[in-house]
Amino acid sequence: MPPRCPPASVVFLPFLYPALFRSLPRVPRAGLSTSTPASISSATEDSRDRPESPTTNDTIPISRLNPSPDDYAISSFADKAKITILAGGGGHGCISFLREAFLANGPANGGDGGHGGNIYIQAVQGENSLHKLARRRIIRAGRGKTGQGSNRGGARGEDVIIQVPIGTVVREIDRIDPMVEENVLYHQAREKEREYEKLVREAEAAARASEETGIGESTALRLNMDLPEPPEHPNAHKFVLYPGMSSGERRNLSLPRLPIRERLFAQPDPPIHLDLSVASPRPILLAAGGLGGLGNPHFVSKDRPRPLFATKGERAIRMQLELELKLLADVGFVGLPNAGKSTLLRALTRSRARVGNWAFTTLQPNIGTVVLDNHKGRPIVKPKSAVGSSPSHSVIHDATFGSVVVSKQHSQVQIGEAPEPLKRFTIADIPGLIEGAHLDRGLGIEFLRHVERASVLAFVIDLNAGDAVKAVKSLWTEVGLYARMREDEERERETSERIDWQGDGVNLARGRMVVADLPEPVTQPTGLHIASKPWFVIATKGDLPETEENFNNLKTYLDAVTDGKEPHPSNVEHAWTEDCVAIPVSAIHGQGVDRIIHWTLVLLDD
Ligand SMILES: Nc1nc2c(ncn2[C@@H]2O[C@H](COP(=O)(O)OP(=O)(O)OP(=O)(O)O)[C@@H](O)[C@H]2O)c(=O)[nH]1
Ligand SMILES: [Mg+2]
Repeated sequence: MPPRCPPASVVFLPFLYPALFRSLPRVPRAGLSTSTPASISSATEDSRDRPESPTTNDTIPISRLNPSPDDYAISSFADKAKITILAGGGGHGCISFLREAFLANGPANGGDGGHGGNIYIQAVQGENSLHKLARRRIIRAGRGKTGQGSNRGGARGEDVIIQVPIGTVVREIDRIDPMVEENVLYHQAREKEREYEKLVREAEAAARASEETGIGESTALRLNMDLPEPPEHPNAHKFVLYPGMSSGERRNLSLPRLPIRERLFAQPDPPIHLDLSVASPRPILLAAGGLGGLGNPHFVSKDRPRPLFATKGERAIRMQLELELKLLADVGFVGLPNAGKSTLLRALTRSRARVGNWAFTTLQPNIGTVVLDNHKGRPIVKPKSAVGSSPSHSVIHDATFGSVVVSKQHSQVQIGEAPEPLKRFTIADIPGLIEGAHLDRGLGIEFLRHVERASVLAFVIDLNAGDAVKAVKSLWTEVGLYARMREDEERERETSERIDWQGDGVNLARGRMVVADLPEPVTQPTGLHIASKPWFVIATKGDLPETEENFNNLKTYLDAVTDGKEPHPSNVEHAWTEDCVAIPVSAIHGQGVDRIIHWTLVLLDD
């Protein structure tokens, strides 16, 4: 582990140089409340008991880091979508015969129907939201075209690729597969046909017996007349009949067995559950289109030289899917409302997140990308192999902090290849959390899943809003409770997936419940899947006076957590406490942000 976050080389913080800041005027901004709602964590309640302090930024000129509340970019965002997908049905086969001069009854030449289009899904870079899909709701692939005369096959239906952001989880909720339904209907029709065949056999036997005993033809005829109407051919609904067929031809029509056909694309088994946490190199099949019908030449035989039928295209599958986006940021900001998360995101990235001096300014997650380059004093990450050392590590060259060894981390490096330099990492800024967020109070719970997948958690604490230690503890408590709740949910889902219905696909009442042979889910939720992540605290608004003591207390507490004298603030056992640091910053002045980048890179390496 590299050394703890080194001290800043820039002079800016009031508790480092109090005299510089003592003279700041304490003028609250008129018309804007600086207090937080009553429900906000007890940590913020403390601030109301304190003497009024200059929490507003009237003295600071409007800038990119202190923008007016109207200066922000709106981006449509949805992290959940329910969609119905319909694969394309197959086109029907064609009934046609060659017609030429001097050839009145030419051979059959109906083309096959085209196959229906498939529906695929692909996780791609550059997509950040599911709002387009949420609005679209129904997605259809193209239907195969019907075959034509002169053996011309129908065109294939168009495929559809649903592009989703990386981090999307896809779950199948419902599926209607016409092939399964048809299978059931076929077996029912076949049953009826067998019963009828039995009746016919009995009638014939009776007729033969009566002929032998000399009862006479009339009794046999009567027996025949007692027979019910013959049932329809079990596959009759799968055929298209020649419209010009006479009723006699229709009555004498004997339909053949359908040939067994290989599917080009195998329909994935239910239930589909995909976790698209990396960009998909190629689209993944969700719903396969129906097979196209066969033209009448397929049914030509010695007994049937001119088949007056072709087959219909297969009806296609219909599925209901639930998409859930868990943004895959490297760092997740967690903080109380109005702590300064969005300002910090603006300071670290080119984000234009909305900033305002009231709680819940941010209503949807913002993602910012920190670009590491040499031009703006940001550290650059070079593969260590380039400086003659282990190829699995890289080095940050940073004027302020010297060189720190950092591994190649997120860059997807093949074994044997030189590691790629880390060029950027992403940060998710989510709406503020309030006490009871895990019980769905406030807005936070909805969005905690976006930080659930972050590699590093950064707790943004407003040094001017009361006891920072209390704030860290209350935030971690919410996150810990949320983590346990999620583990519980996951366990329930796993249990329900273990149970399946096994039947013969014919008689639905004759199935039985089976429990799949999957590993038993973990018995007790621990919350460790979040609590084991590396984390640190960003103590912001350090430019405001009288924040020094608060920061010092926070630092002492975090040192105690690191040394094991204090438990992890979430009280989760075996949680990450290797090196809990607090970095003082003033986001509004853009001061201290390089230290955040530096420390993030160190933690990303863990
Ligand atoms: N003095 C000072 N004010 C700051 C600093 N950072 C943010 N602020 C102010 O604090 C207020 C809240 O900032 P935001 O960035 O909107 O806070 P937030 O945490 O994103 O708030 P929510 O989105 O509501 O959760 C704004 O008025 C900022 O100008 C800082 O470093 N120093
Ligand atoms: Mg915000």
